[in-house]
Amino acid sequence: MREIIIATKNQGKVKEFESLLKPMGFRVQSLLDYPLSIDVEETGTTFEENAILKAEAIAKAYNRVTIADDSGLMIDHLGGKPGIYSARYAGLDKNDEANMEKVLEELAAVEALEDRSARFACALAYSRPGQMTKTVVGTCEGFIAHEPIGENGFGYDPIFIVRDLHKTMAQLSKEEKNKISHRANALKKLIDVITES
Ligand SMILES: O=c1[nH]c(=O)c2ncn([C@@H]3O[C@H](COP(=O)(O)OP(=O)(O)OP(=O)(O)O)[C@@H](O)[C@H]3O)c2[nH]1
Ligand SMILES: [Mg+2]
Repeated sequence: MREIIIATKNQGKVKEFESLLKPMGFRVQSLLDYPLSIDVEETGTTFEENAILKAEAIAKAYNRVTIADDSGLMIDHLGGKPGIYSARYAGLDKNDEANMEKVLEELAAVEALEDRSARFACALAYSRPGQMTKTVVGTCEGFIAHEPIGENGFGYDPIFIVRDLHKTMAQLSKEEKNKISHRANALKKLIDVITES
């Protein structure tokens, strides 16, 4: 069975990667299985740069095939913010509730849904020890809701209305989110890259 480390400490991401990759025959581990693992600083200026930093550091440290995910929410009215700062938007403690509240406050004066357009982006970096790292990006288009709706998912899911479904990400089942999410779209591209190599 092919083993892969997902270079993340984000439980929400881990669950999604497990349900996407296990059916394809991968044995998935994450940094949550390595509690003492190194902390890779996200010093890049793009999702891709940060994904590469995380993937290469972990591939080297564990000498294992590694995928890293750097992702976030880009809101048009805010000039693309929170972007690469999505996890730490309202502070370094990475509080999902506080992050959503900050976004809703910043958009409080913007009534019309079409003026609240946004997209999720996910960059994945695939690193094998001693080989060139490969990257892909997936996106998912939508709008920022006026209040949180739904219980599923993580992060900003309760305030992200998926454009083509007219529901928030948090109203979707795990299976539904995994068909249309930025992460699922990026992973589809990555599987093509992996199977070509
Ligand atoms: O509602 C959401 N649904 C998603 O599907 C999603 N994907 C990403 N995000 C947000 O973007 C940050 C990533 O930042 P990020 O890539 O640095 O990850 P992180 O710091 O949480 O963990 P790590 O992978 O770096 O260990 C996350 O924390 C979330 O706030 C999402 N929000
Ligand atoms: Mg991070």
